[in-house]
Amino acid sequence: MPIKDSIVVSSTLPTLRLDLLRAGDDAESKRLLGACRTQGFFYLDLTSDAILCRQWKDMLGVMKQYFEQPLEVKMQDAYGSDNHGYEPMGTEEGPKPKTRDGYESLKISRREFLKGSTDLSTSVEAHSSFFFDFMRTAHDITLMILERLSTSLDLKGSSRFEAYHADPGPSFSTLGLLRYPKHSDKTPTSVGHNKHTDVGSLTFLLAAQWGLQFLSPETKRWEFLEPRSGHAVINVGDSLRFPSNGELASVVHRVVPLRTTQEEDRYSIAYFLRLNDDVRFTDLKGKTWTAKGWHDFKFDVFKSPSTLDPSKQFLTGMMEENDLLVGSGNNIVVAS
Ligand SMILES: O=C(O)CCC(=O)C(=O)O
Ligand SMILES: [Fe+2]
Repeated sequence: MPIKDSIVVSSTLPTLRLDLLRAGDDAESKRLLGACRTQGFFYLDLTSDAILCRQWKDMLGVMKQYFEQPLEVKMQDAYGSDNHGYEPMGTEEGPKPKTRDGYESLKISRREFLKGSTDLSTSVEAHSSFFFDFMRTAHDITLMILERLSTSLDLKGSSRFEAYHADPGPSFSTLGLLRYPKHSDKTPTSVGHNKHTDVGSLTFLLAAQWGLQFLSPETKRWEFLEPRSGHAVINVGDSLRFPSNGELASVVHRVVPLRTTQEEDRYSIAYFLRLNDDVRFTDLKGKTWTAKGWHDFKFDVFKSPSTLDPSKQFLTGMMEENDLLVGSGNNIVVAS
C-alpha cells in the first residue's frame, strides 16, 4: 500500500558508512560528528558487513518464535527489570493520554554477556550464543562510533567517551528485542512507544518496518524515519548529551502506527549502549547524577511521567521546555 501524502517522512537524515567509519576515514568521522551535533540521528549503511545483515534476518526469525509463545511461558522470564528479561505490553505510559505502551520486550544484558550465560529460562538460554554474537557486534560498532566521535572532538585519555564504558563495567547496556503486536482497534488502550530521549550513550536500532518518528530539530515536527534495508538507525542518548554539555543532541522520538491502526506485528532490535554505572555527569540544570541513578530515575518516569515528570523535563532529556514544541504531538493519529 502506498504511503499517504499526509504522512511526513524525514528527508534530512544523513547516511554514514560502517566500512568507512571502521577504516577510520577522517571525512566520515567529521560527518558523524556533524550528524550527532545537529540531528542526533543518522542511518548507518551496514551493507559492507554481510554477516551482520544475515544476523539481522536470523534474529527476526528467533524473535518471532519467542514472542509467539504463550504469555505464561514468556512471563517466566519477567523480573520487573528494565534491562533484563521479559516485559509485557503496558509497562510504560503510552503516546496518547490514558494509554499504555503497545510493545512487549525481551532484554539480554551486557552483564550476562560478560558472564557468558543468561539468567533466563530455556527458550532464551537455547539461543544465548546467537544473542551474544549479535551483542558483541553491536557493542563493538557503538564503541567504535564513540571512538570516532571522541577523536573528532579532540578528547583525550579518560575524557574520551569510550573510557566511560570500559569493561567489566558494570553497566546497564542491554540488547532489547521488541514486538508491537498488530491490532485493529481504532482507539487502542495499548499502542506504540511514548515520546522520550534515550537514557544511555548510543542506541543501535534495526527496524525494517514503519513506526519510528523523531521530533526533527530542524523542522520542529514529528517525522517518520523510513525503514531502509541493510541500514541501522543510530541515535545519541542523554548520557552523551549531558557529558558533552549539550553539544551532542539527544533527540525526542517515539513509535506510533503509520496509519490509524497497527496493521502488522512490528519488530525492532535495539542495542542500548550505556555508561558504566558509577560514571558521573551533570545535567543541563547543574544537578549531578551517576549513570545508574539517571537510568533508574528515568525508567520510573517512563512508567508514570504524568505523576513523576509533569513538566516533561526528564522524559525528553530536557530537550523540550514545555509542550509547545510538540503541541499537536500527542495526537497519535497521523493520517486518516
Ligand atoms: O522500537 C523502536 O523502533 C524504537 C524503540 C525505542 O525508541 C527505545 O526502545 O528506546
Ligand atoms: Fe528510544
